[in-house]
Amino acid sequence: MTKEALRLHGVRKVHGTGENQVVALDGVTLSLSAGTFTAVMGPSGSGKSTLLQVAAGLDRPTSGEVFVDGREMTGGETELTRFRRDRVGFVFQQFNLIPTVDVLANVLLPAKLAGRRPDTARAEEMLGRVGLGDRLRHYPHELSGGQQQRVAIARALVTSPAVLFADEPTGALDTRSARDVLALLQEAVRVHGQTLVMVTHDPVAAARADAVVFLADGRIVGRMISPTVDAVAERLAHLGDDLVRG
Ligand SMILES: Nc1ncnc2c1ncn2[C@@H]1O[C@H](COP(=O)(O)OP(=O)(O)OP(=O)(O)O)[C@@H](O)[C@H]1O
Repeated sequence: MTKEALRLHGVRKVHGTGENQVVALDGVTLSLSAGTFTAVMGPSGSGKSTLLQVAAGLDRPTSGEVFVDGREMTGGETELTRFRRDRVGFVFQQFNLIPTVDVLANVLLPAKLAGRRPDTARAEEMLGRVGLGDRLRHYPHELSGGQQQRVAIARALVTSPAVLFADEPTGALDTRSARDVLALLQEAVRVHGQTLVMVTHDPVAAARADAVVFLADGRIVGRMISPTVDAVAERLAHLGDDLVRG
């Protein structure tokens, strides 16, 4: 039996209060097996980023349950922070590296924040894996966007998270860097058994996943196994039709 890495059950997320309320997630139920690569797609404002933030414990659901690696994500802020540090990795579109410390220190940071002894050998190994073994002492501004994103991937993977979340990780990159970053993410899944959930607008990126989950108006409106670029683009183009048909 395959292990379940992520489960969302009836997750609702309402942003704002009163007249400004926006229902970003409207009852999302989802189960992902360990070692799989899932792409999340949908129109702008459909709730993709909110889904990732809530699943990763960066934000709390208004109602519903989130389980990572079989454990429910509950408790106060301290507990949630610990949960995130132990079980979840996150890669952002804008890399989010610390500009004032070097590459190696950036990758050592999660352990430091968690109060653990920094494992320099492991950090160096991860930076080697993303092809930056010779850039340990460089600062983020000395690297290209693609290289910075590779540091961010090394930082996210250094703690061996149960699930790696990536929110448009190639969105700020040129085509070639985007391809390199995608290849790395894919390798993390195929070679190292990582579970990956990635938001993307790009059918080419989504086609590298094992499955695509389509969101519209905060709901899952479709799922495609073994996606191809053409099939994903076609499905995206018709998402609006589904909504009209109900
Ligand atoms: N912090 C917030 N406060 C209020 N509303 C929010 C907040 N974050 C998101 N929303 C709203 O929730 C809905 C879903 O937003 P979300 O960012 O999850 O969509 P998305 O699919 O990731 O969009 P995009 O592709 O444009 O990034 C949108 O209507 C958005 O305006």
